Amino acid sequence: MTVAPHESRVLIVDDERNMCELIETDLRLRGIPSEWFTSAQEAIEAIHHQDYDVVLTDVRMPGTTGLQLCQQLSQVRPDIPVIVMTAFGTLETAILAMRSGAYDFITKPIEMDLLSITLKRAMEHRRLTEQVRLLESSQQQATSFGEVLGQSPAMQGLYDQLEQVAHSDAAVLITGESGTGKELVARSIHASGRRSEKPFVAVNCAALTEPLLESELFGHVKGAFTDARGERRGLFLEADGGTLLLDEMGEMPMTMQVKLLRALEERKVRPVGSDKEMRFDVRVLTATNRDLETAVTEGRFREDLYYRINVIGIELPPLRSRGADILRLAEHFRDRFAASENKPVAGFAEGVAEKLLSYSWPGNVRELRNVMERAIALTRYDKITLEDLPEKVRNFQGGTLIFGGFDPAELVSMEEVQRRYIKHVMDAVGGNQTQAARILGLDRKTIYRKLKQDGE
Ligand SMILES: Nc1ncnc2c1ncn2[C@@H]1O[C@H](COP(=O)(O)OP(=O)(O)OP(=O)(O)O)[C@@H](O)[C@H]1O
Repeated sequence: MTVAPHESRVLIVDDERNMCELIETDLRLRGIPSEWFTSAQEAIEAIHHQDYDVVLTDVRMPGTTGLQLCQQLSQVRPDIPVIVMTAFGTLETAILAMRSGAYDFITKPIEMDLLSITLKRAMEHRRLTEQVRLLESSQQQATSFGEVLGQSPAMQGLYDQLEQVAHSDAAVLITGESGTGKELVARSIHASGRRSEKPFVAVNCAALTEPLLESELFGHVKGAFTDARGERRGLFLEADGGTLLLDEMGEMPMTMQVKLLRALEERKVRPVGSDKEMRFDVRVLTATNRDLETAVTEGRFREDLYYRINVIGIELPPLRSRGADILRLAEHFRDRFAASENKPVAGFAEGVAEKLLSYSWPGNVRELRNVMERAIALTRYDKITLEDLPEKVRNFQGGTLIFGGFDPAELVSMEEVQRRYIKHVMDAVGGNQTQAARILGLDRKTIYRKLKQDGE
């Protein structure tokens, strides 16, 4: 019964020695180490000296019963999930067990496959709870910078950096995946610095063609081009005294990059069609989700401009690496949307936090925000429930959305796996059926039929 110190370990409590041995042997074959005791008193004694990941206990035992053990453990070690073994057909006992603080129950005779799934789920639950607790206790520092929220170590480092750059006038290049909060960070830098009373202007460089972007940034005189009926000041002049955010900078055409570099070096713009240059006083922030360094190496982005805009670089971490921030942000958005929708929703039902923590959030904080907005709109209770989460979050399993969870009730048929995988591939290729057909090795008609069959 000796096991390595960090392995997940199960503590079995049953007054029938044979039963203990049977379960221990079966679990060992499945790679799950365990120890057993034939009385609750001995088990409690052992828990004082030893850490266990999950307790599996029988109900009816001489002396302290399984339910009493549940109650005692929920007082002294609420972090250890307890699974109670109840006799088949005794639903009342199962209910009592749950009320006594059990995490789950399983009926006798024990079905070993089901037991191992239940144990793994409890261990995963404990691991996640522990992760959240550790993260929370290690983060007693700043919880926000302006409107940028988060306490994870990744965000703490960022706040120190933001504090410093807010008080300077240096050009800052903000990078990070889409939805990580680049624009919000830019607004917060502006709001915390000496320019906060002056305008903050943002422009999306990917949304405009080159001539339009030029006149948007630098302005134009009347009649400068066909549609130029009046004069326009341009965003550099509109932001005068304040901050200009050039968003999606990686998409800026090369010829525009030359013009921008000149304007930044001379601190002057020449409106389209004019021969007069106008001086501006603007702090320039840029944001991109592209790797500009590679773009420079590949000749798609001017090196001189890159150094000009990247005096200070700030990289925003993806949400999936922010640990317990996921829950804090989820609570923040839940409360905000509950207030704006006037719905008295104030919590998360069992299992929701785990799903939020395990999902990979490819769309980062924006995706989390949208998920919470949708959940508030859908929920019929005073809590957000699992049903209020989108399928991709609910069914997410270690990088795939295809299978159900460990709960047998969530496991799905082969046909459903196929349907989900087709849908997953379709989502991944943005609905492009030709590309999906190539990946799946199916013709487009089959894809269409399979999705349609299931009401998609
Ligand atoms: N740390 C944060 N705290 C609170 N809200 C956040 C945080 N990060 C992002 N958000 C919110 O998430 C949404 C997306 O943020 P934002 O638009 O700034 O992302 P982005 O990185 O600029 O995205 P994109 O690259 O797609 O332009 C916004 O509603 C923003 O308010």
